[in-house]
Amino acid sequence: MTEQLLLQQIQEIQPLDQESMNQASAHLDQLTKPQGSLGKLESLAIQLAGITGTQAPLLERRSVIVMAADHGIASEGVSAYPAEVTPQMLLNMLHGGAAVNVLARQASAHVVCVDIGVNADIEHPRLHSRSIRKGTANMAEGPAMSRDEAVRAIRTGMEIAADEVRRGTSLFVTGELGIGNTTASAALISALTGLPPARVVGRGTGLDDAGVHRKTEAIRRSLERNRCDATDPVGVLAAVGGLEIGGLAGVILGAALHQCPVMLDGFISAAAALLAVRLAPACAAYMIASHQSDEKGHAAVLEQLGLQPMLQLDMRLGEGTGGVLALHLVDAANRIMREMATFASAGVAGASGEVPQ
Ligand SMILES: O=C(O)c1ccc[n+]([C@@H]2O[C@H](COP(=O)([O-])O)[C@@H](O)[C@H]2O)c1
Ligand SMILES: Cc1cc2nc[nH]c2cc1C
Repeated sequence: MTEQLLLQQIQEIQPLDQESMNQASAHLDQLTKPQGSLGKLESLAIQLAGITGTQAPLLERRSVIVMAADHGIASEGVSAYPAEVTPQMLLNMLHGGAAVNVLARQASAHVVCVDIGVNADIEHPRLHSRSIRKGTANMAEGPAMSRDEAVRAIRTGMEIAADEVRRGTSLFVTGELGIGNTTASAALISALTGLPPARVVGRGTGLDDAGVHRKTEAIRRSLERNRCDATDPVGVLAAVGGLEIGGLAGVILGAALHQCPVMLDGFISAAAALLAVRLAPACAAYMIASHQSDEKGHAAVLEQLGLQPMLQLDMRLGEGTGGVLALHLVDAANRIMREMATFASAGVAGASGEVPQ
């Protein structure tokens, strides 16, 4: 698929079903509670109805797509951990031992691991081997990847989403793994929004102050070296992005094309979401922000996306952990829609003092 075809395809993302949203809203107002008192659970229930065209959709198969890739910029000392951790953690995840596996089991979610650009040869029967290249190049010295590779990363994510929909997935969670990817995410966000690097640079896996300074300088050099055009999101991804960021943007676009909600995890997922929105603004309506990561800059990106996080747990792990945790809130919203009594059925007086018939 060429870049032009891809861009055409994603313009077909549909707006939400307003009629279903009105119905969900009216139903919520009949339930035995003061109007609006369930707060964000109510807006979530309304959004889910608008996305799926169904009141309280079942959303039985939920998949967290973990895109894993390496980053050339890691050689600049921008992470608290060595690059070898990416393949090692990917194997851990394939064996079910990572935090996301534990939280996914608790939330009955399915973990899909994708090698979209890890700098190692990993074989495992459950691994989706879709490597585009073995990690990006060092973006401080030139573009992270070619334009063609950037398009292929996005397309790979869209294909994985389509495959998962065929397997019955009706809700997606974004997850990722990649030493150095908070640097690439910060650079991409800075290039797309014009926010200065210092506003979006954080400690990642746990850098000290000197490390944060090194990281900020590496981003400044990368942006200077690549001279990105904010109106060309694919160009920005190629220049200062990451393969997993492109892949996740593809998952988000694919989910929206198939009218599935997509639960965003932390900072890297937000960078991917920003990229997806710049490519096809209609996909924003399908996004749910699970949590606000402790990574500095996440709040600023969520604001740019117009999203309010459901949770704030001081988490900064990635993998899809925050996204999977917030699935319990999706289940809660759906149970409210299905199981709560109405003022009429329970014989409870409304604000007017009357019990509705
Ligand atoms: O999701 C987040 O908000 C988040 C914040 C900080 C770190 N991470 C994870 O940590 C890795 C990137 O951190 P770093 O310091 O190597 O750039 C990568 O594997 C991410 O999944 C994730
Ligand atoms: C151990 C470890 C686990 C991770 N999971 C996601 N990013 C990670 C980074 C590190 C270092």
